[in-house]
Amino acid sequence: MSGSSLLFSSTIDQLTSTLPEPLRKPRVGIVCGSGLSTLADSLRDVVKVPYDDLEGFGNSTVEGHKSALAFGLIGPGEGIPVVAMLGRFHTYEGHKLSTVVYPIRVLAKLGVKNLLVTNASGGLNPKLAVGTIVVVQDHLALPNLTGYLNPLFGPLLSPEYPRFLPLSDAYSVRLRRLAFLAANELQLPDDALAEGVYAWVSGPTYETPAEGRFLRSIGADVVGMSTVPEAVAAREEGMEVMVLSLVTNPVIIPATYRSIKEEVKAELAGKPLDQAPLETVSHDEVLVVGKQKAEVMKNLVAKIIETIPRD
Ligand SMILES: O=P(O)(O)O[C@@H]1C[C@H](O)[C@@H](CO)O1
Ligand code: HPA
Repeated sequence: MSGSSLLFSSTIDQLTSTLPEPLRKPRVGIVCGSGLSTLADSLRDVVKVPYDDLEGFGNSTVEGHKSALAFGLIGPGEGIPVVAMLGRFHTYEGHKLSTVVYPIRVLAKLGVKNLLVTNASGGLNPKLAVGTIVVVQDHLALPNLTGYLNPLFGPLLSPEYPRFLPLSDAYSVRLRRLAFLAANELQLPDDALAEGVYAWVSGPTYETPAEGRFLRSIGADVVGMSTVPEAVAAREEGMEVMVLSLVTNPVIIPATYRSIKEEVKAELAGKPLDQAPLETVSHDEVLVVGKQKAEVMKNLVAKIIETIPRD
């Protein structure tokens, strides 16, 4: 057995020996994005396992991310067994990509077939108001394309995996349909849910105006610092993936730059120009919007899970 297979089986053994019977085989996995750990509040009979107790897991160091797996049941009757990652790992924290996607591979080995990933993102498309939930239809992964940060670099973890994973169907049409049907059932307003392309950047810096303009010009609607590695690993593991991206702030892309040259000239001519400073984004702002939308996100995720057909 290879080192990684040994690690996986040790983590799986740890989990299966801790969990009561109905929770051992979760059917759906949820990844909670920044400020969205309350998504797991709709779970009952919850068993939480701190990442600290699990071999191979890192710890999330980002505010708004906890560090535990929450196993529980969702929905009426006997309920659907699910597992939520309360906190994820980002490469900008210093985690290796293999660590970032390790929990996803563990979820797959526990039997998870459907993965619902959530994140906080910056809006690039001006039509997307803060608070909109974007059902991701595709991604742009600059770190993958440029060669440094593809989670599938290296020897195949299993001979059954394809060496060249196609990603034209990365985001499940079936699950995306369920998201819009669930929104309809919950009577969410039409503009609560939109569709779009997520650009993955490594972070931790937020985008400069030029970077925001570039990402918009190449077709991205929202930008964030997570999700894509998880989605790619989940696809390699054969899971169906859906991503709900909560727009927490606009990415500021001014039509023109403030000209300091013109300002100085005007000042010297005795006619100072009144220029508003550029707005900036902060993680606090991201967390505030996550909190404001936590209830809607939670209800939406629960409704989607309840409507996923049993295989
Ligand atoms: O984990 P997610 O993608 O939800 O978190 C976003 C991206 C950065 O980690 C952070 C920036 O505010 O929020
Ligand atoms: N840029 C990148 N990632 C983000 C942003 C952003 O503006 N907001 C939340 N996550």
